[in-house]
Amino acid sequence: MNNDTKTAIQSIEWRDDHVRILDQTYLPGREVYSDIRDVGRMWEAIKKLRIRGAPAIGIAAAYGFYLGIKELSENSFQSFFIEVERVAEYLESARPTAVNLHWALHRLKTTIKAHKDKDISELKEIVLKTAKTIHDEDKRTCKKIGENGVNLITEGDRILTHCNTGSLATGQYGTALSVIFHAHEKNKDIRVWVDETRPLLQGSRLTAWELMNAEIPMTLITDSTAGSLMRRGEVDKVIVGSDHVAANGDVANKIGTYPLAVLAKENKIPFYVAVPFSTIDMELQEGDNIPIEVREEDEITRFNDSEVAPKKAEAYNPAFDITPHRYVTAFITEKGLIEPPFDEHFKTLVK
Ligand SMILES: CSC[C@H]1O[C@H](OP(=O)(O)O)[C@H](O)[C@@H]1O
Repeated sequence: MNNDTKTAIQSIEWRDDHVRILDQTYLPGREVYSDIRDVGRMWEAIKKLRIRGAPAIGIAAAYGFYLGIKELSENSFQSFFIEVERVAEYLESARPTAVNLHWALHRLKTTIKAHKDKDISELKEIVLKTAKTIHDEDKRTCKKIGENGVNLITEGDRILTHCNTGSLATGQYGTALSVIFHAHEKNKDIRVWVDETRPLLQGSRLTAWELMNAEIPMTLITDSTAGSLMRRGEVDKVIVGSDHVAANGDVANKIGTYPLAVLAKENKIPFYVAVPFSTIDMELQEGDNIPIEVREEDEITRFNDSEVAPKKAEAYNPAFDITPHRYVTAFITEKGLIEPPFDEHFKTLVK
């Protein structure tokens, strides 16, 4: 797929000495770019979903980690590494579910330890270089996910997707949306049902924006419409992303994914999860052990500064749910399609 403007959206990029993000809280109405020069601003950007989506969060955390250590003045490795751990812990506190944030920080700390004989200024440059590598790797991975998934798509497919898994959520192309971009590129005449994805509307605000930019036919629906479309035979495939996959194939993804998976199975519709292989956490045996982020109640009770519920109404706002692996038809990864039994097949693919 060529790197044309339709998929060349950069949600995040390193600019000389700082990070520039496309602040997704302003989309689709305004394209607002912010320059982030310190780890505190990056923590806030991740927490407030100015930059969001599991892979993009990992990339943002990697750059944020460099911003957090570049001014450290420790002159011994031991005291430097104590501060490094503190910066990593701070960034990890921004959002708990996306495994990419955690493995990116783990990779950077491991890299520092592997070069402990170097002087501190060299270590800092190695961290920046590694952050850029994580970013570039993600672009290649997401392109490959699209290439590996496109043959699942048949002429005229009506594909339902949830939340936003496009270039905005990754280094570029996306995961589930990468499959859709690639299928469109191959003129497969697809149409996309876009779940609005309450409460923060990543579907209506972000996925609709990306698909319309790419001139891919789409129809926006409320989350509660998906089931009846499936029952009426108007959905051919469901493709979603994921923030964390357990070693048995259980999937953590945006809240509302589990009911889609159950409805897909009930209506005999293939349900695919498109992820970088690094999202699969072989250290965590099953989905119920994945930490689920619970966000502020006012994301449900208010929207655009207006009340959509009575004052003081109690609300419960989990950002993710768990889909048991029995509802997943296959995973689409940069290593290829992975079918059940997932635990066994994951083990054969781990490096
Ligand atoms: C390509 S991963 C996208 C993944 O992240 C989203 O969560 P959030 O918008 O809260 O960062 C959602 O779970 C998507 O599937």
